[in-house]
Amino acid sequence: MSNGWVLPDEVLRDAPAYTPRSYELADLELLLAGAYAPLTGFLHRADLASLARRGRLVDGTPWPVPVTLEVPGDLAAGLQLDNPLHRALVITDPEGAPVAAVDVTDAWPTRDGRYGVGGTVRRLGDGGHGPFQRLRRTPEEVKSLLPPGRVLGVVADRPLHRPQLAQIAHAARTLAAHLLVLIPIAEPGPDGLPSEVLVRAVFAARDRMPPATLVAVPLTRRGDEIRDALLRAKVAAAYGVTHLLSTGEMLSGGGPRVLVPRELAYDNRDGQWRWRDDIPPRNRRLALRPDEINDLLDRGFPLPEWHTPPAVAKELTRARPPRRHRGLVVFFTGLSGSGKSTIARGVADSLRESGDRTVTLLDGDVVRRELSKGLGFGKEDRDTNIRRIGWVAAEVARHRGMALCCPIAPYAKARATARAMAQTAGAGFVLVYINTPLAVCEQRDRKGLYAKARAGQLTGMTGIDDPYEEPTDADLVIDASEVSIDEAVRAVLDHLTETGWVEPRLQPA
Ligand SMILES: Nc1ncnc2c1ncn2[C@@H]1O[C@H](COP(=O)(O)OS(=O)(=O)O)[C@@H](OP(=O)(O)O)[C@H]1O
Ligand SMILES: Nc1ncnc2c1ncn2[C@@H]1O[C@H](COP(=O)(O)OP(=O)(O)O)[C@@H](O)[C@H]1O
Repeated sequence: MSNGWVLPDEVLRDAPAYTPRSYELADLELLLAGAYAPLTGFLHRADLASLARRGRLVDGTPWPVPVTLEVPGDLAAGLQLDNPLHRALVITDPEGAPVAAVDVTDAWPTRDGRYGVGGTVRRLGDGGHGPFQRLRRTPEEVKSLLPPGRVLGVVADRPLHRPQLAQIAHAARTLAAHLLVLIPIAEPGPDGLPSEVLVRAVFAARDRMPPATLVAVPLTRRGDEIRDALLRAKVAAAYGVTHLLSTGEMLSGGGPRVLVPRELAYDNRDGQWRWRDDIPPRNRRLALRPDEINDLLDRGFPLPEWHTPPAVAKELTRARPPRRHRGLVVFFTGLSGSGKSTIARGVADSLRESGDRTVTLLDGDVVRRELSKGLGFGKEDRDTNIRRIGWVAAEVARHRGMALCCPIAPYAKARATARAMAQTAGAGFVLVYINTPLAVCEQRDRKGLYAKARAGQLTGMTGIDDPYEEPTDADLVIDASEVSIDEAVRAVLDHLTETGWVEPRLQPA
């Protein structure tokens, strides 16, 4: 692929515009920056087939992952692939501002009426926005800043605590290398840490690092550890890394040499971090695992100084305050008439009495009137409804409020999206499945909908002729045919108290 194409402004003005999904935009940014070199655009079918078969592009270049762009079918249908003046696609960011153009030279149907498109990309506009712009340097810029000689790369997808900092210092010293820290910022980290917090936490450890250059890179994970590691190695190499410090798989193949560090432990005799087997067990403290660190933060305990530099601890504590001070989404799901609204109302009343947190009740009927007016009960509309509820709830929780939602939410994927939105907002998410049997809901039939559905006067009724995917990830399950309303409300409050989201004293006697 060559990157030298030029299109007159009129062509771009008339070209269709499209805002891709966030991971596609992240790939686009890496392509435009030259961090995916030698790739200069989204891959064609032939390259994708070759990649699936032998891990190489058609021209033999090893490449670990598909780099693809999907667009709606009608948009693809409007492109004339054999006419350079009628095959440009303008890529816009989520606010609608153009960021790039794709010279689409291949298009093929994928699924759900969508099309894959391949072709060279070119930057448009001023190169984007978002936090930490200054840190989003291109490989060329970074390489011009690096001193000659070896470059030790570290992909910091988690904050750096003392054990990691000791490993880095040891490797940099041994190799006599300059340090380049790549901070992935396209998505929350593996433990859900928002990327801006990650950047701040990594910077907070800077004075504990050897001389270093720090770069923010819109790297995403594809979910395949080895391929992800290979892609990171490729991107790191594009930034000038000669040796990559890995915490994952040992990798071979082109690119930088990968170093797998030894596990260090804290030696309480002299306060040093050294190879764990060199320390007698009684003097040894192992590094905390990410879940242990999160647990300390959730319960409001300080991160111990032997493990975490205070400046890093400060950032993490600020980003992850104790659960009782954090926003929370309590998401009830279950069949119509199962008791979601009744129980949620009881929980909301009790929390309001305590007055410690603001409470927003996103009740089904109110939501369908105010937020989702006009939506029906087909899968797409239900998913849209849940997405809207999840979005509003996440915003409430972002500002440390509590949102209680009680839609049917019959589809697991939509519920997972709501969970992800809350977590991305730095809030908690508790899924409460009210699994009252259908027979009981039907017997209650407060709105007469079940009777209508049985009589064939209403189609698409959840539980009758429309699906309800039972949650496998519920944090709490309540069968409201087995317990009273008060007991159900109490069960939710007890769960919130036990898991630290609500202070014990906040419950009514
Ligand atoms: N076809 C069909 N299926 C299920 N429910 C129906 C349907 N048509 C209308 N209703 C009434 O709408 C309420 C459910 O709306 P939700 O917004 O909770 O549904 S969803 O989450 O978007 O699936 C639900 O109210 P609740 O009983 O409060 O759950 C129903 O009374
Ligand atoms: N243990 C219980 N928990 C919740 N609701 C109950 C219970 N027992 C009886 N009910 C009644 O069942 C109905 C549940 O309706 P609602 O809360 O609107 O359900 P949903 O929001 O799931 O559609 C209400 O009329 C409520 O009074």
